[in-house]
Amino acid sequence: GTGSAAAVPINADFDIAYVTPVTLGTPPQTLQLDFDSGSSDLWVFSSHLPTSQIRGQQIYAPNKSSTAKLLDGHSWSITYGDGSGSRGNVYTDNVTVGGLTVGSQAIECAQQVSSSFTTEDHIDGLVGLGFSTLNTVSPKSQLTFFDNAKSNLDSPVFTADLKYKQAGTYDFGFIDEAKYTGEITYVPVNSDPGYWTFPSSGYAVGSGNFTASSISGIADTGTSLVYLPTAIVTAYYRQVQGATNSRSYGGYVFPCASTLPTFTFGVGAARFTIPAAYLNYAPVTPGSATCFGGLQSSSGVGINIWGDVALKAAFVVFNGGNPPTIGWAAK
Ligand SMILES: CSC[C@H](NC(=O)[C@H](Cc1ccccc1)NC(=O)N1CCOCC1)C(=O)N[C@@H](CC1CCCCC1)[C@@H](O)C(=O)OC(C)C
Repeated sequence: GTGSAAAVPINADFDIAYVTPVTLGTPPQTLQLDFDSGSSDLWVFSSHLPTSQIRGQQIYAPNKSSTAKLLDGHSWSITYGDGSGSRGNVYTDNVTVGGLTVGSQAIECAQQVSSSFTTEDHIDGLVGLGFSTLNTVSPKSQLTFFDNAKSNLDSPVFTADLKYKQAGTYDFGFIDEAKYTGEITYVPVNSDPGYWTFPSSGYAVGSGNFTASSISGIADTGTSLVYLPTAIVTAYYRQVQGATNSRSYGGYVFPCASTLPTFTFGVGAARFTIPAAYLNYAPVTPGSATCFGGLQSSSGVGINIWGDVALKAAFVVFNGGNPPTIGWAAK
């Protein structure tokens, strides 16, 4: 089987996250979920949440689904890189994404969410697409939607075609040749940390020389920006008039009118260039003349992350075969 679903930016002014419609249970309940290759729990806003923690999100009510089954005695609790988090209990039910159905998928129902989830009314939950070793359900950890679907997929892959300020797609089980140009460059994935960890072969700032350097980082659809080693990031902002590393804004900022260089990264022999517009991420506050960069230092994060700002500059194949690999192509 295969599946194909839209990845829609949740904010009209800047790409902070993308959500995808997912139907749960019988009769179908449709929620808008954030597909996150940086985590491995499928959790949803649910009827088990105090109403004070729900502010416009769609909820999944297992007691309204004839196919829902409580996973007795199981619970989950997750904290993300940005400090947000949620916890709750677990049901299994049918889950469908873009025509692809998984029966008895673990659906982690939130009983508590952190304030940043309550205030983000466009996200009704997450679909973790990381490796199932990261799943937080206890006492028996559960498989991701992708791992459950894999045996029924034409090919054990999913692809991300994220776009700048417009809807893209997540495909499951096939590689759509119409979505990319040239060849796909595949590199090995180290899944031991539970993420899609892969080696990048180096970088260039604007039209400058390419610096060959092996950078280990993760492909993370659930992270808005790109986080790289300080040496690379300072080399980039040295080319930006008026750029400073702002403690108050928590990263590199610059005058919104500044001309930004592009940023090119290598995957094997291939080169991918992030347009300047993607790197001029957003005003620090609505209407401000100070803008926040789409490339930031990973020193505070502890891991290099190729988030949406990089992913939307390419077509990316997450190959869940044995061994796993990741493929990057121009588009
Ligand atoms: C440096 S890692 C931080 C990363 N979070 C982010 O990238 C959040 C995502 C977000 C979207 C919508 C609303 C609110 C927040 N954005 C963020 O921190 N931003 C601040 C800088 O400007 C861009 C927006 C993160 O925690 N990613 C999570 C998934 C994410 C999905 C949205 C809800 C919050 C959790 C996950 O990918 C993860 O933890 O990755 C690990 C490996 C770092």
